[in-house]
Amino acid sequence: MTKKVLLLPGDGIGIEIVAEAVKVLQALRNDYGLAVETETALVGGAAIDATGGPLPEETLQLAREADAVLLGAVGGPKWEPLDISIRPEKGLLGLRAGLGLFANLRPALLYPQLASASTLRPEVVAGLDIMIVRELTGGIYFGQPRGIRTLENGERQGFNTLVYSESEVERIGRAAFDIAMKRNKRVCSVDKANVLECTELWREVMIRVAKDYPEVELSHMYVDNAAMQLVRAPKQFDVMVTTNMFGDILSDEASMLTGSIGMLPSASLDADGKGMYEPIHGSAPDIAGQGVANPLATILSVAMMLRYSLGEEALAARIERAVSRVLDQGLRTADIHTEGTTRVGTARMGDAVVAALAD
Ligand SMILES: NC(=O)c1ccc[n+]([C@@H]2O[C@H](COP(=O)([O-])OP(=O)(O)OC[C@H]3O[C@@H](n4cnc5c(N)ncnc54)[C@H](O)[C@@H]3O)[C@@H](O)[C@H]2O)c1
Ligand SMILES: CC(C)[C@H](C(=O)O)[C@@H](O)C(=O)O
Ligand SMILES: [Mg+2]
Repeated sequence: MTKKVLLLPGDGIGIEIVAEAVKVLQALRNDYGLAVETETALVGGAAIDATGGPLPEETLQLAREADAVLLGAVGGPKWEPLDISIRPEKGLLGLRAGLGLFANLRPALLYPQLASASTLRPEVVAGLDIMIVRELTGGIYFGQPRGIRTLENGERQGFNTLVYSESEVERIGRAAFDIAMKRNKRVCSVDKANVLECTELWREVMIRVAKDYPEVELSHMYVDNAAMQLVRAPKQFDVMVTTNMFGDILSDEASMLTGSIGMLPSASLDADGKGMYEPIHGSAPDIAGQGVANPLATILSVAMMLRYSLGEEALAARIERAVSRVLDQGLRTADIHTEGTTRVGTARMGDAVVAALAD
């Protein structure tokens, strides 16, 4: 049966990189028998400009009906003056919450060809393969109360609430342990249990969940140490599971171990494996419109979509092989360019991946 994929290019480089991912999807449809049809809708700043809000009801409805969603990125300076409650980023958060996408998988995998593109020494990152499992629909991103209030003395005070219920921790814990069972059977839960009660409970629940996975080794690390260890000796990690905000920060950090934030894809999944797929980076206003953005994180997100939501493991692997192949050919966008390699723009990189699908 033909599967439906909703495309949400969004803003800035989102438009340029999704265009390259679509080329790959089309090639898989035309030449490799992928039964898929796509539809495009508005989210983020593009939706604000067209409809007045970052997540039109129609977009959410189309996302619910689709088998999978591919998102580019949202946001940009144009919409920063708006109230935070109606900014482009709210569209993305609304999709995650509205679709129940609580498990965000962010694989930090180093393609060996890029060992010298990382800012860390090649021997520190060679062979790196970490899966960051980020809780995505709870924590301080969604906790109530939140806002900016005026105190009696006239001073304004900003406040947000970090909150996790046991069931929220348990389900992301299970997601992480299930993934670890298919990998090297090690889970490191990252928290701040020495200071925050909320993550003291997080740790307690992780220990409880671990009892159902006797083969998996659970360790705990405070987030400040984890940030340091990721740079000191990143290969010590297999699966890292953490809160919404810590996962946001640590995944951007981990992306640089792989050469560039332009290399890191993600899958955001609900309880049934339905998902939204997106690069972890943003709309990159500093390079938007120049045709220089790296489309590989988005193309690799398509691979994750084929694997996790469309049941097409062989085609997912075909995309990943094609990415490796173009790196073998020495093609590099500016963010991963090093001496002796060929610098190419967004479209040429996308075309090269399409051509390499045949290999
Ligand atoms: N998922 C999302 O939609 C998402 C994620 C992060 C940030 N944002 C939004 O994006 C806007 C810009 O945020 P930011 O600048 O903090 O983060 P960013 O990820 O957009 O950019 C950070 C830096 O990385 C570079 N970069 C990012 N993606 C790249 C790519 N594919 N190829 C080459 N270089 C790349 C950018 O040029 C920039 O120098 C903000 O509005 C923010 O809220 C959206
Ligand atoms: C744009 C923003 C809401 C988003 C987040 O913080 O989750 C982004 O940084 C990400 O990593 O997907
Ligand atoms: Mg982020």
